[in-house]
Amino acid sequence: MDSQLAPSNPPLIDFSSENLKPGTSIWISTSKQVKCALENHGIFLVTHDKISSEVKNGFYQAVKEFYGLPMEKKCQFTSDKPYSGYLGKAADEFPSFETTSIEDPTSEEAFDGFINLFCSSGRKDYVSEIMQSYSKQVAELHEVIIRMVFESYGVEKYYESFRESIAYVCRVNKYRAATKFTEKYVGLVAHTDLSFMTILHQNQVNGLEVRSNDGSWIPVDFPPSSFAVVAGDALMAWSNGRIHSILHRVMMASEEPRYSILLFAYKKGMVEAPEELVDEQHPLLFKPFDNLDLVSLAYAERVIVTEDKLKVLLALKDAICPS
Ligand SMILES: O=C(O)CCC(=O)C(=O)O
Ligand SMILES: [Fe+2]
Repeated sequence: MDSQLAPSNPPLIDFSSENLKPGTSIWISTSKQVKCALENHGIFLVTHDKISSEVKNGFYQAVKEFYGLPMEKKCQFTSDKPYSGYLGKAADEFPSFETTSIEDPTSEEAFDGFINLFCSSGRKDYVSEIMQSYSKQVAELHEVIIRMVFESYGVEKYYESFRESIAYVCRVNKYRAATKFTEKYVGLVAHTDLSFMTILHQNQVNGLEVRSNDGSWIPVDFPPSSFAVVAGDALMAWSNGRIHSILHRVMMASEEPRYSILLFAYKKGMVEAPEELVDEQHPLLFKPFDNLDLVSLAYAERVIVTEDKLKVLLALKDAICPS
């Protein structure tokens, strides 16, 4: 049974048991909850207390220090990928929303360029270890959940090669505090993620909202030590529409700034539904596409669409480079 926080809050699934190992009864029952939550809600919350407070707090401390830098310094954190580096609004000295993406965050030197901008040399190794450790542990959580999804659809034989082709991207977001003048403002406009799956953690400040099937917006209430697992467009395509990517946005009402840390799992190369998930009742919904190419296209073309982003992008891709 899913344990619910409030009638409309996303289901909360417990991942903290030491006995959660493939093949055990707890693994099988948790997998059922995962599949059910993804198919019915496109999002669920996870209690997962294995990542220490030192690691989580250390990560947030680093993010706060980075965002406290002057704009011209933050803008020095760049990448050759359009979706990576500091993506704050350079034109605006005090943007409401700032975001920074770091590629391949589980690798040794992933955070060096980010950390070098604000950290004294004596602390660098420690901060780098904290950020990498967080990313590795959340990547492991991704892999457990993705394995459960593959097993639940009876296509576990494809899991290992899929796992090897995951590209992780870490994103850290800052939302300026609401003031008594702005009260509640849109921190991040409604969108779906192009990832296969996204795992999100926030500081204690709420703000994430998801759109329910009846069109209303539901604020997500995060219990302490919880993460949100969000179904992305690539999972929608892979599952041949059995799972829908969830529309979400951030509304800021807090007088404290909000920080969030996200780990996006993309698929390197082509995303396509396994043949086992395509039949007469379930005709193929999406042509195979390159997940990261589509992310680049979305940024390069500044595609800001709310509904059916995946379809819009695939149509745009066909229009730009007919195959
Ligand atoms: O900060 C959040 O809670 C959500 C951020 C988000 O949806 C995104 O960066 O794609
Ligand atoms: Fe998102």
